Amino acid sequence: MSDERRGSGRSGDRGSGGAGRGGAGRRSGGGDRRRGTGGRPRPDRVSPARLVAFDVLAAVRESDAYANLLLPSRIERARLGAADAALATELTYGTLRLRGRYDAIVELAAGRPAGAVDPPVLDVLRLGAHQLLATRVPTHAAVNESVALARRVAPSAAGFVNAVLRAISRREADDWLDAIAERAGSPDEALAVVHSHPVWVVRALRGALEREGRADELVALLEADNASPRVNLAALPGLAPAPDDLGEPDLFSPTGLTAQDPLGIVADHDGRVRVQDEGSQLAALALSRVAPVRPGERWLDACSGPGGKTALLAAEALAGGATLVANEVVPARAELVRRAVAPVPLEVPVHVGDGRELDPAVLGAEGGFDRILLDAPCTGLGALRRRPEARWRKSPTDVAELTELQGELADAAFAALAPGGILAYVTCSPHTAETFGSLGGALARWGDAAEPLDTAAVVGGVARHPLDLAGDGRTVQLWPHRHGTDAMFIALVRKR
Ligand SMILES: C[S@@+](CC[C@H](N)C(=O)[O-])C[C@H]1O[C@@H](n2cnc3c(N)ncnc32)[C@H](O)[C@@H]1O
Repeated sequence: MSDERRGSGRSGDRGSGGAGRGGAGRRSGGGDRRRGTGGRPRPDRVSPARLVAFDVLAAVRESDAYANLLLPSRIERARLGAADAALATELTYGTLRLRGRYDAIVELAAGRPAGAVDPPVLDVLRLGAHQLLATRVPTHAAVNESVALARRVAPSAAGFVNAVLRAISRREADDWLDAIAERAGSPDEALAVVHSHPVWVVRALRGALEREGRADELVALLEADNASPRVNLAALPGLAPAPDDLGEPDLFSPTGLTAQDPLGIVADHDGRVRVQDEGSQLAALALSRVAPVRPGERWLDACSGPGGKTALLAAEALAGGATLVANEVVPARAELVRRAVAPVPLEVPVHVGDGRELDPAVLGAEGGFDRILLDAPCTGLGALRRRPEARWRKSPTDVAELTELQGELADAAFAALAPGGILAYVTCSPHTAETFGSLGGALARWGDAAEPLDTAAVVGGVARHPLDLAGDGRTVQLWPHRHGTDAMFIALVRKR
């Protein structure tokens, strides 16, 4: 079988190694000892980690919950220890990410379309398939616990679950990948089922890579989307210890690092060390470091919630003597921005308003802003590894709606710049409609008033090591598989 498919199997294994290695059997034993059964698993017992995972899958399915927000509270409520929490996380995220692959496998094993299986039963099967094909959970534990789970949530389907999972367990993961690829209607559909992305997303990602002449990186990108991202930190410059003093400095971001106990470090630094993707840091720093800061400069973060980049900009503004205002349309997200900037000893007013109606005078910058960050609302196709269910919730219709909004926000931000001011247009999507499409449309409208800057030179100057970038330098596209960051798109434009 092709390397790409074997590779995808390995990426599942990589993600699951930590959780799976502890062994569900061992964890079950611990649970059984607590229950005084002498370590022998009861046939109807479901481990707390699997119950938590199923619970989150059900909430994602039934009420559009976000797994990354819900899971921590469910883990806490179930009082899971570290090993069980790791297992619950792996089962939840892995199952959500690889849902498309598992549905195709279940269809073959069950001999019926996934859509014809009751949704809770399908979730049990997806969870079971993930344990069988992408973790080190022993086959008997994966099957028995799944059947026990089915008895709880859909008793009449327990026999069906048993039969389907036993069928799945009889073939290796690579054999299943061959089988679902062979059944696909086209090469794109084969990539989509094997790597568990919707077909339209596969095509959009290929389009973005083709623009760079790097279409051959598509499989690496799809695999990177299915791997768990590292927890990356930002140490606010001037307010927190330097990255080298806290852990392993990031390869590119001068404010970024990774560490053995990232959350412990965050807890110890009162909001001055934050969890933040390395690409997001580079996007904020591209604007704050595009030119030396003149004291008194006025900066705006136009779409700021939840405030990750605002906090970094605030630290940079403080160091350079600039002022910073934040804007956000969703009141609850504006509140998150207030919390994000609170540790920075700089007054950052956070306005709740539509970024399409920016009025510099109302925002305290008569005459316009000197620097504006427009981190535009987007499909988020560049952060799929971080938001496991997101790929199944988006559709091409979202792209059309968002590009219209992006164009309007870009026009309003450009109008709010002072002469000579600089706009950073940023998306966490590499979809060419949201990057070159939205930006290109705006540049055409702005005509000679806009001067695209050498963004690659700016980001290259900020980065600690050289970045492998494609294109003419006016824009920067970062990639999970190439840079280890979210797929952030950054373009700097000066108003003449
Ligand atoms: C990509 S996020 C920004 C992320 C942020 N820069 C950070 O690093 O934490 C885009 C934000 O734009 C907000 N938004 C969407 N439509 C908007 C509008 N019309 N005006 C202002 N903000 C908007 C969303 O609520 C969301 O919080």
